[in-house]
Amino acid sequence: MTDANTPLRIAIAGAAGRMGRTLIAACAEQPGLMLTAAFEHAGSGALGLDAGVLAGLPANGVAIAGDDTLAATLFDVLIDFTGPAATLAHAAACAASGRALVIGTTGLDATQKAELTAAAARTPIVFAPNMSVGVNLCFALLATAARVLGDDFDVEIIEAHHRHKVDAPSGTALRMGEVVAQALGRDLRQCAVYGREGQTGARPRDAIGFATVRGGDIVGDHTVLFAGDGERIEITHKASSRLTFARGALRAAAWLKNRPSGLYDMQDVLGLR
Ligand SMILES: NC(=O)C1=CN([C@@H]2O[C@H](COP(=O)(O)OP(=O)(O)OC[C@H]3O[C@@H](n4cnc5c(N)ncnc54)[C@H](OP(=O)(O)O)[C@@H]3O)[C@@H](O)[C@H]2O)C=CC1
Ligand SMILES: O=C(O)C1=N[C@H](C(=O)O)C[C@H](O)C1
Repeated sequence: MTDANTPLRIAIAGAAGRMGRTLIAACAEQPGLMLTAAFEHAGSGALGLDAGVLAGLPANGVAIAGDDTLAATLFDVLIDFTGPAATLAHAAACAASGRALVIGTTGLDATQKAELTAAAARTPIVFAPNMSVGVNLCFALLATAARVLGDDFDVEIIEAHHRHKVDAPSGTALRMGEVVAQALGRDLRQCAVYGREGQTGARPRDAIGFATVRGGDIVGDHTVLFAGDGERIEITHKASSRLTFARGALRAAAWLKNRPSGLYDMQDVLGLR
């Protein structure tokens, strides 16, 4: 890692993607951070393009490289918004060289999450389904709401995202479900209901329901509905720009400087734990 006056060297994986391009732009506005590498998969049509130009900025001299060069490239923190398989490969490479990671990728299954936990024994990793301050505040609000409202209120989680999103429910919605389930002493694996159709029967009182909407360019909306007899409470977050996620990821990268190995999330970064 670097000393206080040396810029932190940032690498971005998934650089040509929606989040990758936003991260390149956000990095350019952040003092103390310097983009030194940008990766795509080895067959990507973006290889060789200038990262700044890709993000709609002036050229910055960082050419998009194949991730097969990642292990041999100089950087301090890799910020990864790709897909589960690519993220795990990148985490293994970073763990082997003790380099820190910020991971925003969602859709990892339990086995893949366990693999990430193993990598975090060798290097510091921030892994969070949502890097925005607002969503992370919502997690804290949800825990309080669930504790106060208890089992008398039915919990339903509704999320909406753009037409390109490949995983459902969103990682954020699932984390919201985990937070509520934990506060209510339930196991989300037992009580989650993912969509409903046909003769469903009455709603089990302990169910936590998920509903997914996909369409257009919706950046990311999440609502947790607590529905009781005679009143309803809704806690809603709406992201209107990916910059909110990108700025959070860069904040996490700076926070990782000189941290010991371990698996962290944005609650740690924001001091909300
Ligand atoms: N935690 C958070 O705050 C947020 C998390 N996300 C999550 O981030 C992930 C990415 O989202 P988004 O940017 O919209 O998706 P995109 O599909 O736009 O971007 C992913 C990029 O990663 C590339 N990629 C695939 N494999 C590799 C590889 N081996 N090495 C390097 N790059 C690779 C893809 O290339 P190609 O298209 O050619 O396959 C693509 O350019 C998703 O899991 C999403 O849910 C998104 C927003 C916020
Ligand atoms: O794919 C996205 O776009 C987003 N994914 C994250 C998730 O799955 O929770 C976070 C954000 O809502 C945008």
